[in-house]
Amino acid sequence: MTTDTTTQDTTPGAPATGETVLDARGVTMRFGGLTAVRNVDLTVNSGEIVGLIGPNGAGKTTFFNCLTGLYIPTEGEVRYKGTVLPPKSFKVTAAGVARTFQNIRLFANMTVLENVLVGRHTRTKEGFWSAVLRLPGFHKAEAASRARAMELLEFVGLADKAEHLARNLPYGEQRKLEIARALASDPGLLLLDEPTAGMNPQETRATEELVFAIRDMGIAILVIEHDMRFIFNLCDRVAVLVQGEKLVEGDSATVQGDERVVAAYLGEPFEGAPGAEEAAEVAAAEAETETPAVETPEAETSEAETSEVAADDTEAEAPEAEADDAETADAPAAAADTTTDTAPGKENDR
Ligand SMILES: Nc1ncnc2c1ncn2[C@@H]1O[C@H](COP(=O)(O)OP(=O)(O)OP(=O)(O)O)[C@@H](O)[C@H]1O
Repeated sequence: MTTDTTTQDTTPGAPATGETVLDARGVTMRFGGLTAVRNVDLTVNSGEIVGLIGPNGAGKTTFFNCLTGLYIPTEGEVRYKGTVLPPKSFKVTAAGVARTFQNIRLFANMTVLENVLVGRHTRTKEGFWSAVLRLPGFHKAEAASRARAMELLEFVGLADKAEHLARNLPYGEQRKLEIARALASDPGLLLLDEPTAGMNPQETRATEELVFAIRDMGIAILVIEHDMRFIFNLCDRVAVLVQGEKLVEGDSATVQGDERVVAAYLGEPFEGAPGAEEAAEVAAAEAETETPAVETPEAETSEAETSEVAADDTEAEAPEAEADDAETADAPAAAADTTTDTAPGKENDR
């Protein structure tokens, strides 16, 4: 079912893509009876920005959690630069994979600089006793860490707020700080979970620039985002998850042009939709139990109930239709319209 039309970015200025940095194979994650992610393969190569999109509840964050050791996948394997990642998040970070979270996770009562220094700990060799006894090695390492943290704050545009408490930063700057903290672990792969959520258009545009700059530093990027304009401007490749399965993968034009993607976003049925088989089985089983043979008063009652249920169903569908309208703005087709002016030259030509 998956259409894979993976392409290499040939835009001038983009670093050459090559080595496979992330190689996820057959990743499946079940929670009891719910399969949140089903048999997903995904690679990210050096020099690439790859997008992961899909409707709400499609399994994107669960997949991220499988990549970063927060969840141990029920099935499948995740490799970073050829080595299977350990099932512990701090070990995954130490291996070279850093991430940000959909819901910002900063130390609110620590300063901006201290937050970045925390992100640095996987790269400092000085041990516990060195820190407690304040040995000379500790001071040297601490000075180096602070210098690096300040460099990163400069990079994301927060150097002048180094001594502010994280909780006092506006929302958009907190997201930048999360990125600086993730970069402090010197990753080779950065996973961004909805980096522009809650941002205004200017902040979103600045984040786009920031992500390109991170890519240009030699860090491969995998990004989840609902803002389609952001995704299609930014990504060399986009994978679409629907009900836990990868439906399509390809460049922005391919994904925007795939009718199944639009249908999935709008909640419309389409041939071969993930979960369609199960839904058909459920519908058939329901139909079987719903066939009153004789018209008795009870049967009339159950008919009345049935029509009530049907009415309920119709009502239940109404808000969905409204939601569909609302979501249309985010849907790939709509995004295709908004990105038309930027698509030919792609804004990552730098
Ligand atoms: N820890 C968990 N236990 C049980 N079910 C879970 C758990 N985490 C996620 N799920 C379920 O897995 C499915 C996928 O959720 P997930 O958050 O990964 O989707 P998503 O694509 O990231 O959604 P969104 O775009 O809304 O953030 C959902 O049905 C969700 O309720």
